[in-house]
Amino acid sequence: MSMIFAKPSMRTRVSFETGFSLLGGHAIYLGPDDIQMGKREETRDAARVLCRYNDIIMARVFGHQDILDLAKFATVPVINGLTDYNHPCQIMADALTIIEHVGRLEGTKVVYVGDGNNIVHSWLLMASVIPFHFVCACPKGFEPDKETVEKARKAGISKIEITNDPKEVVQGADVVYSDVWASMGQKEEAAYRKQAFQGFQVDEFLMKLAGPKAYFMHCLPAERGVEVTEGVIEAPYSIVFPQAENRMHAQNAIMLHALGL
Ligand SMILES: NC(=O)OP(=O)(O)O
Repeated sequence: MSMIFAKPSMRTRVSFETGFSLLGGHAIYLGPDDIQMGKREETRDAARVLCRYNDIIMARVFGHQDILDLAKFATVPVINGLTDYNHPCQIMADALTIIEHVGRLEGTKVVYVGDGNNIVHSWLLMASVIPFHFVCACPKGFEPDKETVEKARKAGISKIEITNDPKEVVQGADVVYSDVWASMGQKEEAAYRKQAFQGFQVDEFLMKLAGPKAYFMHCLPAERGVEVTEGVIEAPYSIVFPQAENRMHAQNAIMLHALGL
C-alpha cells in the first residue's frame, strides 16, 4: 500500500501502517515532500504510477478533488485518509466506538460541538445511511456545507439539527463530540477562531447538561483548555483513547473490504 500524506498525522499514519502489517501487507509512507502532488507531479500521474506497484492507495490530501482524481485514475482501491471536505475513516472508527460503548449507533443522539468541518460532513454522510439523531452546534458562520446538510436531510433516515447553541440541544446526548477549532491549514486563523468559538468549549457544565449517560468523544489531537477542558477529556466518561484505537480496527475492515478479501 502506498500512503500519501500531504498533511501531518499520527493516528492515521500509524494505524494504517500497523494495521496493514497485521493483515500481512507492507505500507510505504510518502510524506509531503516525496510526491508534492500538484506541484512536482500531477495527481493523475501519481495515481497511474502507484497502482502499478501497489494493490491499494491511502491518501491524506488538502483538496477533496485530489482524492477523487486519485480514485478516478488509479486501477486499485483508494482510501480517503482525510481531505478538507471529509474524514470517513474517522467516522467509521467513531461508529464502532459508539457501538462498543452504547450498544448501537441506530437511535442514538450524537451532539457535535464546534466547527462545521470535515468531521461534521462525514457524520452527516453517515446519517444519510444509518438512522440516528445528529446535532451540530457551531458558531454562526461556521456551519457545515449546505449541500451535505441537504443531502443528509433528503435521505430522510436520520434527524439532523444544525444550531448555534450547544446548551439548548445537548440534553439527552449519548455522545458529546468535539474537535479542534483550527484544523490543519487554518493555524493562522487560530486567534480569530478562539474568539469566534467562545461558548463552544465542552466543559463539565455542558457534560452535566447532557446527562449521566453521555460519553465524550474527540478525534484528536486535542487542545486542552481550548475546545475541551482537562477535566472532561480525562473524565471516566471520556472514550477518546478507545476511539483512537478503533481507527486501526475499522480501517483494517475497510482495507479487507476494498481488497475483496
Ligand atoms: N484523528 C486523526 O486523523 O488524527 P491524525 O491527524 O493524527 O492522523
